[in-house]
Amino acid sequence: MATVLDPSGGPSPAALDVHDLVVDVGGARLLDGITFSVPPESRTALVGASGSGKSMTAGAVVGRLPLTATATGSVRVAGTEVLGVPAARRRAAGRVAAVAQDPLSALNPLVPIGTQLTMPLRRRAGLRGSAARARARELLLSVGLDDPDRVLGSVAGELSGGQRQRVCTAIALASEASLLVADEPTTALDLVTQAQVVDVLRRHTRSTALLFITHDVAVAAALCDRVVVLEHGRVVEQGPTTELVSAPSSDHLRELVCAARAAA
Ligand SMILES: Nc1ncnc2c1ncn2[C@@H]1O[C@H](COP(=O)(O)OP(=O)(O)OP(=O)(O)O)[C@@H](O)[C@H]1O
Repeated sequence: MATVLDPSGGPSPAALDVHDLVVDVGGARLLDGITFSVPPESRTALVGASGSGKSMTAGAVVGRLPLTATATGSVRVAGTEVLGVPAARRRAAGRVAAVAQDPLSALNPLVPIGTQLTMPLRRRAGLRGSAARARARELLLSVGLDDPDRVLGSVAGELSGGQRQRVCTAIALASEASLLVADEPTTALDLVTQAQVVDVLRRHTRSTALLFITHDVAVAAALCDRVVVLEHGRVVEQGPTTELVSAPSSDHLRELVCAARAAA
């Protein structure tokens, strides 16, 4: 991958640099020395069995660890240390956009989508009134929602699961963060809608780096340049997707690759 230069001419910091991250909750060690990075303008898949620590890692990155958690190590977003800083208190440089697994709980059920989508446009890009609405329409069209005016006037319960997932993606993109974290965003969707959401993520990420959490190694291989594999709260292997998928060394990745081959 080409080295990305920052305006001063030096190499840009990684979009995400997690170093020796340890998270304990109630005396149990849930993450134990997690170290990996997401290079600028790239996409990394985080895979692992259920309970291996993927969402906990994502929580540390986006600033949503459980209140009872203690965390040590380092999480740097575009060079800014953010470990322990809750999402709402982060400055622009350390902000991370997130697309959750369950869009219904991520969206306010009582507030029209238009209001939820124009809020980050107002806060981050300073857009108001007709300019914010025009950008909101543009974002909804870009994530494949071709009836943006209806969607803007709807509440979450009036949309399908796939439509809600795309709305969440549009809201995440509106925040113009340098890193997008998507935690199993396609799990609850049918195969056609899954493919559409993955396509939306592919088209909208690059300048925005992506950390993509998934159980689906075929999706990881289609979307991501690198893979990080977790087992019991530790990184057991990581590297370029093509290398890892063709010669997995961890049991979990080997099983996922076999399952994907059998389904192909
Ligand atoms: N709020 C919490 N308090 C205490 N333990 C938790 C909490 N959230 C998760 N855990 C534990 O942390 C471990 C890692 O959970 P995590 O949700 O990160 O797994 P995961 O890899 O994302 O799994 P899945 O694929 O099923 O979503 C699990 O043992 C889980 O029981």
